[in-house]
Amino acid sequence: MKLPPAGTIEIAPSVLSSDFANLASETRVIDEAGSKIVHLDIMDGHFVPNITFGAPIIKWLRKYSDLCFDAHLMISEPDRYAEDFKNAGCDHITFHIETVDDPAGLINRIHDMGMSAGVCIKPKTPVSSIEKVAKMCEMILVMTVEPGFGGQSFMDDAARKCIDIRKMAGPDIRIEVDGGIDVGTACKVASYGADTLVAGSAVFNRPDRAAAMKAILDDAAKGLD
Ligand SMILES: O=C(CO)[C@@H](O)[C@H](O)COP(=O)(O)O
Ligand SMILES: [Co+2]
Repeated sequence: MKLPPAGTIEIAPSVLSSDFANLASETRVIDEAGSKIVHLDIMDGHFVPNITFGAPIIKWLRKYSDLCFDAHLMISEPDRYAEDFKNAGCDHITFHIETVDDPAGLINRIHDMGMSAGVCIKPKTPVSSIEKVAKMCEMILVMTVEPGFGGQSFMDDAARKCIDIRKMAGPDIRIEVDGGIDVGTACKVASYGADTLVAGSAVFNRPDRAAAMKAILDDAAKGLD
């Protein structure tokens, strides 16, 4: 499934905190609970100090799920691997602005392969770093923790960058936030202009994933009041 167009608040559960031995059923649970997106955290042990999974696992998962596959590439050479993630069935690829010399070129390649594209900034990376390419993207990802691990504490200063990004990008581009999103922080990020909420531990570390997802979305709605 393609990335939903901007204009709605969506939750994008990250399977990083799920049972990797049962990825298909973990993904089915969030699908049945109403999610349109599953967030896939790809880590290479080089750009970030952790290793997760790559294209072969995603290719298998694709056989079991029609959700929008939102690949968050935390890898040093996204250009080298983008086609592998396309062939594995990803719908959307986000790469880190810190990892590329020619972000516009990579966004064009991702589009040419038929996917939507996103750039991501780490907490200490300024908004100005994505100024030239923001409007080329379908979604901009703002890290609200240092990338590499689930379960970290939300950084409000990093989240507030969404305010400037929303002004820069306009209403038609999704702004995704990632790290420490739960009840209490979802309302904040929604008030800053984010509309796509990645949640890993807040969903998968709870026994009732559907209830956890609903609570986060209800909290986000409060941020729009
Ligand atoms: O990209 C990352 C971590 O680098 C994430 O997508 C995490 O999975 C978010 O985990 P929580 O903070 O929601 O537990
Ligand atoms: Co992520």
